[in-house]
Amino acid sequence: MKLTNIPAVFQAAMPVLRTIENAGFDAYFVGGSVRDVLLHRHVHDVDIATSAYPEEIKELFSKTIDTGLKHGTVTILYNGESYEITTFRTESGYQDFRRPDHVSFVQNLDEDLKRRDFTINALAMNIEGEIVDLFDGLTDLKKRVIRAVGKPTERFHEDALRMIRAVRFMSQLNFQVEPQTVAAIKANHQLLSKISVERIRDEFVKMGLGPNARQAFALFLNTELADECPDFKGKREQLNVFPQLQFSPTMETSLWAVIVLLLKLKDIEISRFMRDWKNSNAMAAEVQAVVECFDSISDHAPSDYELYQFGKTTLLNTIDVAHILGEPIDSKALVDRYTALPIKEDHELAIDGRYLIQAGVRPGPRLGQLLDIIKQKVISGQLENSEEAISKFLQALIN
Ligand SMILES: Nc1ccn([C@@H]2O[C@H](COP(=O)(O)OP(=O)(O)OP(=O)(O)O)[C@@H](O)[C@H]2O)c(=O)n1
Ligand SMILES: [Mg+2]
Repeated sequence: MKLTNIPAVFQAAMPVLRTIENAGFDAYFVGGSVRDVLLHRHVHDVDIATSAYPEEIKELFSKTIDTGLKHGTVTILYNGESYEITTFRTESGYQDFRRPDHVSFVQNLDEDLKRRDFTINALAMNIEGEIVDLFDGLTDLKKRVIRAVGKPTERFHEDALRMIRAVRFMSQLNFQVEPQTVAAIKANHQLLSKISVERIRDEFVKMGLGPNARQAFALFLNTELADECPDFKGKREQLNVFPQLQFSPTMETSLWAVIVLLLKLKDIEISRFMRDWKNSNAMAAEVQAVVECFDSISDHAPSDYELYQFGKTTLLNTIDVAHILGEPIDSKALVDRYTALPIKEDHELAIDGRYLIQAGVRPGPRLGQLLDIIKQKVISGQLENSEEAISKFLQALIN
């Protein structure tokens, strides 16, 4: 098969391929970019595989970065774009179920494609736009199927992360996982425990945010991959709700907040869970805020001061989470009320701590309390946000 309409991202990289070929080596576009162009999806990065060794590539281009020399990868900068160029390689000969420390370089593309994870990811394209398809990846693309290259168990033993990549692609691409590949995941799910949480998390988030997330999540549970993930073991009943949600999350904060709410985690358990998944402190704090906001909104109509304390981002994220969970809340009323608040941030208050000191309040805890009282009165509409009104109120309060 030959691609006739070669998209601009590939056109831009053609001179790179030509330079390598003119030096007497083979070079192909490989991996996700070839898959995505055939699916008419946005192509984000164009990877190149070659028979040249990294040192040979470095001689051909003036700007190069040693991004993964021992894995055979050099990044080159060309015309303002960066390209990862990797020497044909195979990953056999190691048994720790993770990416190998050392790889063996091979002389031809076929050997390189054989060690790739799925048939749809084992396609290559040459400079003419001709597709190299050794494992019927084109048929699988058409049938919308994720199928391991060769024997699935061998592929998963090479890199156990591939098992969760299968459900991730199922979600992102809206594909089905082929039965033998599913069976091999079920049989080997325990190998996932060998993989670092960071790598699992990245795939899990991509799965959770894909358009087919709910169906993929069901397979993630059924294959027992979930049992190898932090804090998910024994939580089947709670997690089973995910595939039945009204909508799939589209924001990472919402994904984690939904999971935390399904698991019914509270306070310290939330921070522990977020830490177990190696999430950033910022993400953990956001999720904690959304869960608190959700609990309060589903319990009672929040006061103006509560709305102020949640803040706009948390409020909007919480509305998103409520929508996903099918929790009936009047989001329009909440947003309207938030929009109508007299102030949205502390600095919008007509007075500050310094003003209070000048008015005779001594620095200390009392000053903070007074500021809070004033802020609450202003936010609830009982006190006008002006220096004059606040000054009058203050005099009455102090005297
Ligand atoms: N565990 C892995 C990871 C990657 N690959 C191969 O390396 C390519 C590039 O990997 P990566 O960028 O992680 O995935 P993509 O398929 O490009 O998907 P994405 O669009 O998310 O980058 C894959 O297509 C696949 O051929 C693999 O065989 N096994
Ligand atoms: Mg990629």
